[in-house]
Amino acid sequence: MAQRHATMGDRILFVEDEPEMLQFLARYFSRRGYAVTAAASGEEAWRLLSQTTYDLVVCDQALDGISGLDLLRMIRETDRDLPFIMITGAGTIETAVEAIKIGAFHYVTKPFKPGELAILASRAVEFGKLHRKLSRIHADEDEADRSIVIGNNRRILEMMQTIEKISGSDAPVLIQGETGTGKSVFARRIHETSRRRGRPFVTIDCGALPENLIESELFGHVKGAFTGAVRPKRGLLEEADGGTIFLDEIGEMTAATQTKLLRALQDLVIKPVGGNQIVAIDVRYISATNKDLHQEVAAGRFREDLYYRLAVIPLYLPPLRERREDIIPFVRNFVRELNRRYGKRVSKVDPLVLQSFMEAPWKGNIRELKNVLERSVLLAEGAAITADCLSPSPAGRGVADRVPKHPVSLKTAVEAAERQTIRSALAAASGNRSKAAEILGIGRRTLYAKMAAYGIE
Ligand SMILES: Nc1ncnc2c1ncn2[C@@H]1O[C@H](COP(=O)(O)OP(=O)(O)OP(=O)(O)O)[C@@H](O)[C@H]1O
Repeated sequence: MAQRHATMGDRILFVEDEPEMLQFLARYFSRRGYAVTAAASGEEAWRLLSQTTYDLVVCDQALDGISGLDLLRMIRETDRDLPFIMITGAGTIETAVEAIKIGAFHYVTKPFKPGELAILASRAVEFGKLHRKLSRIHADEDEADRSIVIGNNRRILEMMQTIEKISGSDAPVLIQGETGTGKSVFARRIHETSRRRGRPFVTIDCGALPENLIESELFGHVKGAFTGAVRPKRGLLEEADGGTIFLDEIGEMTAATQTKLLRALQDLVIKPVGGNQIVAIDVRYISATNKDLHQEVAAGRFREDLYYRLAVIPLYLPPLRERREDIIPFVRNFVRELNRRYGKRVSKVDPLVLQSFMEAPWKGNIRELKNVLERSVLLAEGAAITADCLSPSPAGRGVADRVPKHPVSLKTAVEAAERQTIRSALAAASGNRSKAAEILGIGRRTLYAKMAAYGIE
């Protein structure tokens, strides 16, 4: 079998208490392009492991003090992916089996040929890299899953049900909603819950590019298609082949590009700018806009046929001021995320600040709330976000101005928040009190009692 060469500089940590053996291994593997570090004991190896990242550990089992098996166990407590090869003495097969059980990549038994260890080492390094990559992908997915807030708003919950229902289909989705309401977040969620998950998710911001560029970005171009097209370029629709294209700000697309896009949707092929050849594409379309696209159609600014093609599943993300019951879940989630990011320990929000959050208009929606919180968490001196943390931010100033100047009691603040939440729930349930009670997670009678107490009709 041909021996694969190490990528220059892959790092191996050798742990061996026989100096001659250690020297020999270090020289042999250095010559093969590895960056080698030698440790004469388990203790030294453990110290080195806390300082540097390695691609492989090759360790003798029979060490005084921390043994090879001990070291492997210690590594596995924090790192599941670092490949580990155990060197065992003759007649110690139980140790080798134990090492594999704990998570060693492989073992070699003394005396061994260095070439044999080199092949194993090369495979172990490749294996470790692949594992690290997979762990990173899973970590990213977990992170993405954790950070999306669904909340209690009826319209959002219904939307989640729709997303679930269409997870097996390729139906085009149009997401409408004001800026900052989470259209991109939900576009990705739709892709991640679809059968195209794991395939490309490609975004194009149709509002950010001039007309001549957007066509070549979307459909690609051939060499010489226009001045400056010195090389052929694959379009984003082709990049998204097998996956999803997310057409953000679709309402900004010009008439000429709309026509081309309609053809791509109908015929499932595209023609790069300046070319004659057509290219078949298999793409799922998700579009988003903060305009009322139906109105754009009525005004003659958006093609009706394209609108119907794109809006097979229309979704609407309500503005934050119409889903105030979700403000607290958002605050909780963002503060947790920001604590992690900035190493802070914010655990409370002053009731007055929370009250102002519950009443603010949030024109920039969730993005604005997130920005206000980012500054507040950064400026918070203790464990609480207070009005002082809001003032320096332009976005926060609007909110800060709403914080009552005179301290009010906790009871007053809680009541104000409760009143506002009940109002929002009733609005979300179109006045239906049973539904509103359900959204709020309280009984109908409790809702009636609270409405009477707060003078809500
Ligand atoms: N449900 C949610 N859970 C967690 N974070 C969210 C949620 N919705 C939106 N956000 C956050 O709010 C910010 C704005 O969201 P996003 O970019 O998806 O909005 P948008 O509607 O696409 O805005 P625009 O129209 O300006 O492009 C982002 O930082 C996003 O992470």
